[in-house]
Amino acid sequence: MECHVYYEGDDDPDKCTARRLEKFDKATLYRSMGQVPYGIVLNPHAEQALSPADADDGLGTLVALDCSWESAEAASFKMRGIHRALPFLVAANPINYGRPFQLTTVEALAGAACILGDWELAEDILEPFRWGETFLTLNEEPLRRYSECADSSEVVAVQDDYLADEE
Ligand SMILES: C[S@@+](CC[C@H](N)C(=O)[O-])C[C@H]1O[C@@H](n2cnc3c(N)ncnc32)[C@H](O)[C@@H]1O
Repeated sequence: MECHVYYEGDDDPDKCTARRLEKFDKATLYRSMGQVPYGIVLNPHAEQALSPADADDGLGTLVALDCSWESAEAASFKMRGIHRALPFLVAANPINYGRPFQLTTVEALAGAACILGDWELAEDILEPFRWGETFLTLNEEPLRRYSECADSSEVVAVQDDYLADEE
């Protein structure tokens, strides 16, 4: 599986996880939307949750949009592919630690890789980040459970357990 990122460039470059992924040769960044390959587009506004059933349709390609959360509105996700939202997972990065759903680009790519069964890729891309391993530790149980689901509706049912705990 490969990681691709449309890079908007409107976020703090020093904290940008996509730039760090590029620096360590773990993802390809694109400044032009037309160049982004077809794949599974990680889109928090998507109607359907990512599940292992998507593995074959994504052609081995994960796509994220790296931009500030202010500009991550639904209309910004114009990349070609299958748009999927990630189910309940919590951030491990110091800015949003413990917060669900609002993940950094690398956390989103790593979470998606685990759900699709590629744990090795997840460990590899998180490696350049001090808090990378913590993301997998914090989310170990939900990620394992999501990766055992047959489809999106099962993923949503598992997610409901974690949302109920949050209330
Ligand atoms: C809005 S950007 C913020 C990037 C941040 N500036 C960084 O340095 O990583 C995060 C991207 O990760 C993906 N992402 C994050 N949380 C997600 C979720 N809950 N569902 C789907 N994709 C998500 C999306 O592609 C989103 O645009």
